[in-house]
Amino acid sequence: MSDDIVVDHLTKQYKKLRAVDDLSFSVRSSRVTGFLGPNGAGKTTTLRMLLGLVTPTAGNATIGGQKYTELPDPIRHVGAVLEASSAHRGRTGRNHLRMICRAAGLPDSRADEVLALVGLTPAANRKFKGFSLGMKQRLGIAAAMLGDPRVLILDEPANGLDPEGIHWMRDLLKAFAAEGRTVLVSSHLLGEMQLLADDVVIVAAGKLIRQGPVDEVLGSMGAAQVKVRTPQPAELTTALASLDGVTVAPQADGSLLISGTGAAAVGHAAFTASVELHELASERGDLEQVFLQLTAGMAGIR
Ligand SMILES: Nc1ncnc2c1ncn2[C@@H]1O[C@H](COP(=O)(O)OP(=O)(O)OP(=O)(O)O)[C@@H](O)[C@H]1O
Repeated sequence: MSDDIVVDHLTKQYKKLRAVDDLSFSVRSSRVTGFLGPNGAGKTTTLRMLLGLVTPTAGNATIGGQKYTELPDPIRHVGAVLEASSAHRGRTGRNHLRMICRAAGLPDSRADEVLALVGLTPAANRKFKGFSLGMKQRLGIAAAMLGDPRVLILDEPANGLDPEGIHWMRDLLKAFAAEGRTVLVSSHLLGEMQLLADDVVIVAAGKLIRQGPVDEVLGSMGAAQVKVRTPQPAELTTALASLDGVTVAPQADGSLLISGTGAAAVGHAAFTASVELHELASERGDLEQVFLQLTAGMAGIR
């Protein structure tokens, strides 16, 4: 069975505000998909509709072809963390997870397994009231993992994590996708998303702005660049001048940064012009710049 997420013409109208506006996108399994948008873009509302917590005004959202509310065993199919987890202040992390296990018909031993998975074993017997924000995030992820789900949906999971915690989460989510699972994660940390996500879905003001593999989205905006080192920069610049839409920017370190074409075309132009190359590398563009270009004027509170 497919574990793809499909959002199909989803709309949510709150009185005068259209929080989500005819939004369609899909999320594939075996990949980490970043769900990006400025504040108030409708990300949380979309995730809440996907999880059956908010009723759409129009459209559908399905996971593996079924609505969340129709899944026969949701905790084993989908794990979700919508906000830093809350638990009873006086309850330990382990007991919090064991209570969820019992409600879901899972063995108690699963609580310790997921505590280990999120690195909380040393804090298993500590009370929730003493948890830091980062520990709460880890506990939320642990709870989402209890049913060993095929699909993981996380809203801003990096909030409150320190750099080591962010690194840990990146590895965890990548490993999860590498096992063939589906990972949808919303974030406004664009640098982090560039490192983590295979695909991105960019929304603003409730509407889809762009979706696709990160490299394609960067490439389509001319954000990808080629870095070259050559002892003959003038000759290479002349050779590249004949190519449409290509710009060459000399860098302070003596290299050339070329936009508007790929490494193969630059290598070919150099070869044809008998220009010696000492370095030829594709440089990924900057997701933050592309995001700002794509959502220009659409940010802000509505
Ligand atoms: N229950 C509600 N009633 C009225 N308006 C709402 C409700 N829930 C959300 N909204 C509004 O819908 C819009 C989208 O909110 P949402 O939380 O989905 O955005 P977001 O992309 O998750 O933003 P952020 O990154 O700031 O969390 C906002 O303007 C918000 O104020």
